[in-house]
Amino acid sequence: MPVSIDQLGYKKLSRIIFEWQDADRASLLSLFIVIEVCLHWFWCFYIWVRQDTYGQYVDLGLLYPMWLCVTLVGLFFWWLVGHLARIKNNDQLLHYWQIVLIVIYSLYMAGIILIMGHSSLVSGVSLVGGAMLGMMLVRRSYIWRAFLWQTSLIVVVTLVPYLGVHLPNLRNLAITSIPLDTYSYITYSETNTLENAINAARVDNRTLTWDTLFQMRRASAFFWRSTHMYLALPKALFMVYAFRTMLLILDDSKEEVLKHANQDVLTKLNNRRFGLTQMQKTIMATQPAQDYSVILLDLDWFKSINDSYGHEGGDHVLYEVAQVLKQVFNTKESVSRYGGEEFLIVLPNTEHRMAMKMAEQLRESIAQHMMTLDDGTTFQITASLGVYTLTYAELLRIKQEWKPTDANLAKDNWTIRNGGPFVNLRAHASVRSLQVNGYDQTKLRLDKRAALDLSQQHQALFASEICNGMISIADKALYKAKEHGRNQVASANDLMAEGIIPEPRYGA
Ligand SMILES: Nc1nc2c(ncn2[C@@H]2O[C@H](COP(=O)(O)OP(=O)(O)OP(=O)(O)O)[C@@H](O)[C@H]2O)c(=O)[nH]1
Repeated sequence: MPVSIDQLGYKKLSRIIFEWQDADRASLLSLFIVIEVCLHWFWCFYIWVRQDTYGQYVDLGLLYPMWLCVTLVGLFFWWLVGHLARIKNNDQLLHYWQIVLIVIYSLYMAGIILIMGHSSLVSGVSLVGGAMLGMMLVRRSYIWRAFLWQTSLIVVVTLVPYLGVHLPNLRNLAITSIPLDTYSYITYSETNTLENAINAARVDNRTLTWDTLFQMRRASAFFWRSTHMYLALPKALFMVYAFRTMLLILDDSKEEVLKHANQDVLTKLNNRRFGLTQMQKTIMATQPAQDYSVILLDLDWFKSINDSYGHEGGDHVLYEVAQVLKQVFNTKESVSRYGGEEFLIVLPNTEHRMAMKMAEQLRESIAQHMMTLDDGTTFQITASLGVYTLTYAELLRIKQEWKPTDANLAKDNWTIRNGGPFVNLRAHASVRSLQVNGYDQTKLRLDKRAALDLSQQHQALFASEICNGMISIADKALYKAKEHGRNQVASANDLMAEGIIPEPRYGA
């Protein structure tokens, strides 16, 4: 399981780690623990070397057994690194060793926190960092339980001195009892030194200054704080790295989910839902003097393509047509697969003449495109298209005259992003009353929020209605194109002007 430095980018590293077997991941966790234990070992070593200076802050009598324990634990986890990697596919054995790893590490950390003197920094970082690391690398249910047990153990270890139980710690912290005294950072040795200093001052008839006392206290506090800082640093760094990795992975998967939710699997174009949503958004953003066009395209005699070349051949044709559509329009948002062999192209800010030209160009491109199947068979197909353009003036008129119909209110599911069923209910009631009574707010006791939701709902309902209406008109034109022999473009606007297809009615 080698990980080189150039694999430390979050994507590569996380992919590598998650592709590993469970045994290798548990082995990596063991390696992390070895690194942490080594840090504790070197700390003991450093204090031993500099005992002349630090001996006054540390209970050396306790340092040696602790050092021995740290060494044994380090050796155990070092052995475990190799052992876990060797277990490989033996799941039962792996679960057993995972539990051993977690239990020993939890007890070890609780012991270190106890002996180092219940520092909130070490215990906090250790708990959270250990849990985060563990959850990435071994069975999460084990880690969660271990986290709860370790938390309880640390709380017990922290509280028992207040109950009069003296637990060993390197700092020999002063025992206190709540609520009168607070837990003291001044060690016993410091307290003794203080007592001696006070007695000496009494004998010499001198005044003991506060400065002397503070200097003594500061020296000790600084030493212990920096100790905790260095011991907690590797885990703190890991925590930030892991958090960043998780967020980036989350961003990636969100993007992936959205892509799949919006994309048609076969053609890789936008799917119908996304196409309609985009159309609704863009139509509501139409600016004065901008016309809005839609093209509905349906492949001709597609059933016979399926009959001749099989369903797979038909699928291939749909994919190739999608490529032609992409080449002609070159914009991701405007083209979607509307149905089986039907495609929707939305053209905001496009006047009718231009839309007809684009539709004609598309028809030609499809007709000229040579379809090639996997077995080398080649053939050509054609498409029929219906084009409809809604002018801004028309859109404005419809908007002004539009009223939500009861049928539409019932059809709409009234999804309110942040509101619950109660808000929904009020919104419903108010829309109905809006039609009948106008904005009778006192009668309906609408609060501000419901009123806001209501107007958003109105907009969504209007957008949905106008889009469906436009597509339906384009579909009528498409039907006429089919009727007149296929492989042609029909203008819904022209057909309406000639009275061949009826004028649409919105919200009627
Ligand atoms: N291969 C394949 N066929 C599909 C897919 N979706 C729909 N179809 C087929 O498309 C055919 C559509 O046929 P029809 O609606 O009768 O129309 P057509 O044969 O294209 O004839 P016209 O539209 O009148 O020119 C049906 O046979 C469907 O089974 C798909 O995703 N893949």
